[in-house]
Amino acid sequence: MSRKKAAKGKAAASSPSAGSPTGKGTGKAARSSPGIVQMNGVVHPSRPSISNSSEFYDIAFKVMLVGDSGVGKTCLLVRFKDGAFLAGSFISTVGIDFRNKVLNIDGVKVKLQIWDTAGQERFRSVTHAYYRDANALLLLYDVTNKTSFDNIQAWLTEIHEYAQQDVVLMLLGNKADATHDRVVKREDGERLAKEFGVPFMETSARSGLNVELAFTAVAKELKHRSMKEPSEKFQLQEYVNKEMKSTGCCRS
Ligand SMILES: Nc1nc2c(ncn2[C@@H]2O[C@H](COP(=O)(O)OP(=O)(O)OP(=O)(O)O)[C@@H](O)[C@H]2O)c(=O)[nH]1
Ligand SMILES: [Mg+2]
Repeated sequence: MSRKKAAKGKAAASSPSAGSPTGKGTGKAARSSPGIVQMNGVVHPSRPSISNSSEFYDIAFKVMLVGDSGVGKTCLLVRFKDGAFLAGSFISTVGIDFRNKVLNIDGVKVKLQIWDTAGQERFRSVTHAYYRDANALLLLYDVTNKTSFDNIQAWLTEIHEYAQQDVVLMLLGNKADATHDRVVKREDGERLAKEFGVPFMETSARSGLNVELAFTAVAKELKHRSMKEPSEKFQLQEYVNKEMKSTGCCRS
């Protein structure tokens, strides 16, 4: 397997086709993508990556964070990428942005290009155009905000309309640390996820609970699919349950 170098920051941004509505976004995501993700997760061999980064990767995928404004998408990404929590006043994302991270999944370097979308309604048309290139979607609600939970069904409808049919999807109930403000029980999240047949877990960008696990689980699923390893059928929810139990850390 040839090993590619991970493009870094905004220069690596892959956008929907030129002239798409997303070109009107922040302008951060409108460039083409040398050596980056193909829809099946295979890196295009004929286009060398341009990078200052020393991180190499074997396969790359696009992951998109979606959900209502304020559920913690940006904080989740910052926690995963930098291991820090963005405390202080809430700065709502404008348009769409991305960060890259390379994970070692069973000896394979898997690069995730993670798109952080704006949850605000007025940016919806901007984000719609990005769905079709996404290999995985992390759909978040906020356990302290019932409306964000009630809106999950509408988000799923949107996802079915705009995303690839085989997109890897996971539901995350974020802010699990906020015990006193919690209004959505873990069981409610589990029930909804079961109803729609999507894997589920609770996370906390503040404490770091399950953040690494959420992205690793998605990366594992994508890697298994792209490497066509039917003999070792990977079950995302089973993996998540097992990992949560083995660390004993993650039930609130
Ligand atoms: N207690 C707690 N607060 C969180 C957590 N994650 C995010 N927050 C807070 O929730 C607010 C919104 O977080 P963001 O990550 O900016 O929300 P967002 O989903 O990116 O919002 P948009 O960009 O508008 O779509 C901020 O004030 C964060 O500090 C968490 O896990 N626990
Ligand atoms: Mg944001």
